[in-house]
Amino acid sequence: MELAIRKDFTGITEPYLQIEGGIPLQGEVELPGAKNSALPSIVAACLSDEEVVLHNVPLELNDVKQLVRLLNEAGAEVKVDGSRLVCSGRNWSGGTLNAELAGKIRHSLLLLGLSANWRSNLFLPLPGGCSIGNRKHDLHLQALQDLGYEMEESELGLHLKESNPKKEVEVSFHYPTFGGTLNVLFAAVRSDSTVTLRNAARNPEIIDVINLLASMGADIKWVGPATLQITGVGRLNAASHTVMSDRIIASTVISAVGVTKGSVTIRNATVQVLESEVAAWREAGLQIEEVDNGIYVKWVKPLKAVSIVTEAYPGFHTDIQPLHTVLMATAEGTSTLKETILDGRFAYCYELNKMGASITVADGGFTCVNGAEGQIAHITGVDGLVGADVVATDIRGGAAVAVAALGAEGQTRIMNLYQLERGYGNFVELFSGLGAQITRVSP
Ligand SMILES: CC(=O)N[C@H]1[C@@H](OP(=O)(O)OP(=O)(O)OC[C@H]2O[C@@H](n3ccc(=O)[nH]c3=O)[C@H](O)[C@@H]2O)O[C@H](CO)[C@@H](O)[C@@H]1O
Ligand SMILES: C=C(OP(=O)(O)O)C(=O)O
Repeated sequence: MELAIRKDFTGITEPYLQIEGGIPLQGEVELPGAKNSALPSIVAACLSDEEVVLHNVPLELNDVKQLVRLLNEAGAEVKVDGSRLVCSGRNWSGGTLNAELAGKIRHSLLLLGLSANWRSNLFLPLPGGCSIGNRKHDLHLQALQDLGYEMEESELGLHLKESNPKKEVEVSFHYPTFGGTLNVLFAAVRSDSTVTLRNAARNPEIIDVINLLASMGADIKWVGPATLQITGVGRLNAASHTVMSDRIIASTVISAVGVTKGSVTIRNATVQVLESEVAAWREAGLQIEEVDNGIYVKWVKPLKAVSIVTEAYPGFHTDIQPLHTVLMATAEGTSTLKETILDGRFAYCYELNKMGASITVADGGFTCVNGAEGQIAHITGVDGLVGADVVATDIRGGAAVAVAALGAEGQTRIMNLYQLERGYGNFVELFSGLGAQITRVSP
């Protein structure tokens, strides 16, 4: 369930971002915990009937708040305790989930794996998340059925029925789905089964969740480069885990340094989880170095065009492509960006064009992993961007226009902030700490 997107500021009553661009960012920032690790970690923590304590959860994020409400309404006990989140699934009841909450976040899908773990019925109204293409769930369904769970799908949602999983199972994905990998892990870790999962997603956020599950006593092994073996254990114990830091926010800062011609040290960051992306940005001309517990990034010369293709990890991350587009919007030359994962991920390009960018988006003549026609963006670098009134189309599209605004001449106003704030809890604090003139205006 997506919120309707407003198109202009007339009579606006909702908060918006106002940015005066053109200030080179300088200084040091510390990354918060990663949304895309925190959300599955919270669900993973509810696989135990003991208390699992999570540190470094970005508690201020809209998506985290929605997920916590959704879990608590279905019987889990997830409580904020200072900066920690204390979780237990001991009273999980499943049942019919709140459609409004489930429809706002993509990771409500993971409650299928959680409910399978507790052998309870679950009716999951259709999940939401960013509107960036056809976000299918057929692989989740097929995998849970392969594991022995009875599933039904209707126009309204997905129904997991109480059932007994099979003892020895092999699941194979044609594409390493992020959420699908997590659902298999969650359904299998505490069952009586041994599950071999082929073509599992290997994103750093998945590794972080596997580390959490291992600390809870789960038996999960990599038995091939992309093959997981999960041997169910009867019980998962109490544990304490620190969520990894947010590599997409690190990328957002790097992109902002590039467009503002600044220099920033990003603490709690590592290039190891951003190898494809950092390789492209170094090739474009940005100076990016590893320093003690962080990354130092500096604009040293005009950037040149570098074309990229998004791919499953360790390829160039689809969530980071909008931040590359912004860098390319003022680079010398023309670059192409081929988006192979999601078919509708270029809506933000039209917003960047309102700021003077020169981007065309065309059918690419290839099929995305979800079976839809894929698109390619052609980006011709311009001398500079100018402020405009724009919309945050989705989380990363919102980040892209905000980063563009930091480098643009004049004032930009960004509405539909709800989307940006699903993934960035402290956008204003993050960038004003680096010298940006940025305000969240509440009319
Ligand atoms: C909260 C979170 O961490 N979300 C991330 C996760 O989403 P999400 O878990 O939705 O991503 P997936 O890896 O599952 O999906 C990627 C592609 O596979 C397709 N697919 C997926 C499942 C399925 O059953 N059938 C199918 O065809 C999807 O339609 C999409 O085109 O990974 C995406 C791809 O890296 C990121 O953009 C999201 O930020
Ligand atoms: C697409 C994203 O998230 P979600 O899957 O939660 O919509 C994202 O984090 O960029």
